[in-house]
Amino acid sequence: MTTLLEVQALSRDFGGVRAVDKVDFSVNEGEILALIGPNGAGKSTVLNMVSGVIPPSEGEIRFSKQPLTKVAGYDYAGLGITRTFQNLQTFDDMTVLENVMVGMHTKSSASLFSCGMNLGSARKEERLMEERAKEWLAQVGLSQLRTSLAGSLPYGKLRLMEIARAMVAEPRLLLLDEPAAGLNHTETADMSSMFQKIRENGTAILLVEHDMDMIMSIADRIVVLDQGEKIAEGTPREIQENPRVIAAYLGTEEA
Ligand SMILES: Nc1ncnc2c1ncn2[C@@H]1O[C@H](COP(=O)(O)OP(=O)(O)OP(=O)(O)O)[C@@H](O)[C@H]1O
Repeated sequence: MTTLLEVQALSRDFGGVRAVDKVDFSVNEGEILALIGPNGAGKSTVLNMVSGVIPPSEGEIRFSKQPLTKVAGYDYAGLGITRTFQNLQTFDDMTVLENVMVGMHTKSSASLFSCGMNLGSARKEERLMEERAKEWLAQVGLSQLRTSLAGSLPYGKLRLMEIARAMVAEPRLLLLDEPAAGLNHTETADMSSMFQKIRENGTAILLVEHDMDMIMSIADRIVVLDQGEKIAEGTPREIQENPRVIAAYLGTEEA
């Protein structure tokens, strides 16, 4: 099994508050790793550090053995890491297709000059990008809506659009922050099957989610955080039976 992402002694302070405290875990190629824990456990903060949104206070993050923490302004999508956000990040006045194509800008090699002059290479690349975006819209079941304005789409469809946008960059690692939030039971089940397809196609997934049905059905392994610390790691079955995990959840309203 090849390690894709490795996180070591990762910590993050906000003022005097230690939101994440010396957390270690790794994601292997082609696996779905779920990061779970009660509200405020530090899950989003970990995801934000792994995707370069905020720097760690301490610790190491390595992707394909390359340290990420030492490089400022890293091209994460170009490297092979893309993400979705807990709060939707969509462009309401753009079409669904245009929203998805935004995810491909790092894959474009046409120079700014040729894009500006609309020269042949840029046009060809634009066509290829559009084809790939259409393929991903078909994968998530949004082909019919590609010319609609994103602002007119219901919430569940926007969540799918975000996943298509993260996938057109052909990432090796997809980071998902609560993708099932606000979805109904059928939408959540459809999304779970899509994540399994994405994994089968070779993209690993690091998933932060509260929906236990989704986690238990698709995660290969689970890491549990509580108050910034890792309290458990194991298979879905091991985690369900872990007394420390049960106690952490029983202390919250999510139990
Ligand atoms: N930008 C920030 N400034 C100050 N404190 C923050 C900031 N971001 C997060 N925190 C604090 O860090 C801790 C961990 O927050 P985080 O959002 O990572 O938790 P979480 O596990 O993702 O929670 P939830 O499941 O509710 O989304 C919380 O105490 C939170 O208040």
